Amino acid sequence: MDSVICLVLKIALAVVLVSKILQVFRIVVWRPHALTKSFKKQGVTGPPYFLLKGSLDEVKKWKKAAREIILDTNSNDIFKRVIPHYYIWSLKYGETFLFWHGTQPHLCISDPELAKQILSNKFGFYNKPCVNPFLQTLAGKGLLFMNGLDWVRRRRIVNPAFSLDKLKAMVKRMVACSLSMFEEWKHQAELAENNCIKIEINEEFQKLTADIIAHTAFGSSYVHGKEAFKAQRELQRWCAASNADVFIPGSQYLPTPSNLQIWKLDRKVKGSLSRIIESRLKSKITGGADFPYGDDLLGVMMAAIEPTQSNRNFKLQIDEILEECKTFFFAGHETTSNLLTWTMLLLSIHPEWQSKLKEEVLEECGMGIPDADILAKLKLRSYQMNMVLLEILRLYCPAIALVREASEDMKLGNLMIPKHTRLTIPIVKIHRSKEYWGEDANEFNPLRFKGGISKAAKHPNALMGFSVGPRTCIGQNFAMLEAKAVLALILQRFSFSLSPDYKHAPTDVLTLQPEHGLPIIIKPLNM
Ligand code: HEM
Repeated sequence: MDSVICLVLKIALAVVLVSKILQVFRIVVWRPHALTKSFKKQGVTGPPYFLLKGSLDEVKKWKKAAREIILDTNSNDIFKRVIPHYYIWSLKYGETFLFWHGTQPHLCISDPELAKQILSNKFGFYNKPCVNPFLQTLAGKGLLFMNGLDWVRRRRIVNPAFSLDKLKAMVKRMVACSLSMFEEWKHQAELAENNCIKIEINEEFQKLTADIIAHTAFGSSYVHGKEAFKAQRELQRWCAASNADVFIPGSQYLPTPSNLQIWKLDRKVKGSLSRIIESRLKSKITGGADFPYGDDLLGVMMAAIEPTQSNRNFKLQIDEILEECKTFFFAGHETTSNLLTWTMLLLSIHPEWQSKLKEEVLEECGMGIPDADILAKLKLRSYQMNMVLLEILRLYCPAIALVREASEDMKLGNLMIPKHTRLTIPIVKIHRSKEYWGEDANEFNPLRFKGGISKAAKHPNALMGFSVGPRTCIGQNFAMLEAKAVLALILQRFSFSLSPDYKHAPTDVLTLQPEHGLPIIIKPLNM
């Protein structure tokens, strides 16, 4: 009897083993071969697939070479430097090409109409792909990476935090954080020899936007929020490095020096966030308030711990809230900081636009503190500040590319897309396509937006800085209000110009950043 059981077990084990080997063979050898053939028949080619590594060696080689290039300060033609592999492959294989991130097939789609069809699909046919665990540790298992009903539920819970009245209240916090930083700049300039100071503005904006998100997300508990975010920023360095390589499943559990650091920092982030949530739970306001845990971002999410009759299905667990906090910091602080950084660069290179915006701000609010209503006004299409920010979002978009995965075999335009193929939409490329933006696509020309976003290019959705469709950025109004508040306060108080030692080197570090920082000379206006 025993020997029969033993035989059955051996056979079962052999079956499992063989099926695993076949699965690996299918992913590593057969699928790349079959997909390459299927796309070739449809007229789509691309760089060759190399076992396990796919096209990653080429990507690394070209990225390394591109990093040596310092661009002319006046050039906005950054595509070749930021994602050189897309540039080289599109020259060689055409607009649509197939490449391999390890064993993962990616189809590059640069046509805004096809991109819109992918991003606007409401039936879950193009999902957010699974990200590697390092990126998930960093960005949290929140809204950004979810799909299906989980995403619907989460988005409904979080939406009220970005309603107009909540945003209005947040503007006060944004202004307070900014003023304390600008007072410090002014103080330093007063002490300096010719009342000018050189500031590494990218670092300053990163501090400022982290401060703002800590205040707006956590209200009075912002000190602990800042602690959590500081650890999360450190985590980003480690996770970005791990994300650039081929991911070997299971490697995240090995006690390598880098994993040990990641685990330690993640514990720190979670510890600080848990302490904030616990203290909020204790300080709950009883008596039927809509947001018994406060009306900041955290409070709105915590209200969903105890759903009311009408929102029974939208209950959140504490650990889900914690992950969502990580997501908001990741998605919301560096993106806005980069938008502000690149704005300072272009307003320094184009002093005529700096003067126009200064005039506009002084006309609308004088030296007074800009409030939400004034800032909302600056959003109107004819307002120059709005046009400038949209033009920066086009030329120096913090988000470099968007990725989706076909959950079924799909027809897209003339192409048949096999299930599990990833579709990569290179925003950097689409935003400077002469076909859609005209011959001056690489020039800084805010006036192209004077008729509104949909009329600025030949395709109404050619501007994809906040994405399009149902998964468009939930924080876009927050980000634009923040950028306008910070910019208005700077223009009221300072004039600025580019430091001669600036090296123009935009680079892809999950978001678009100046590789060597952005040194800016700041001078208070009344000096
Ligand atoms: C200039 C600043 C910003 C830019 C350029 C930006 C860009 C984007 C883009 C392109 C997406 C779509 C990503 C994708 O589909 O793969 C996105 C999604 C998202 N953004 Fe932003 N973002 C900015 C600011 C913010 C802020 C301030 C917050 C929060 C406070 C935020 C929170 C999010 C979240 C949670 C998502 C996921 C939404 C969903 O999938 O439902 N973002 N953002």
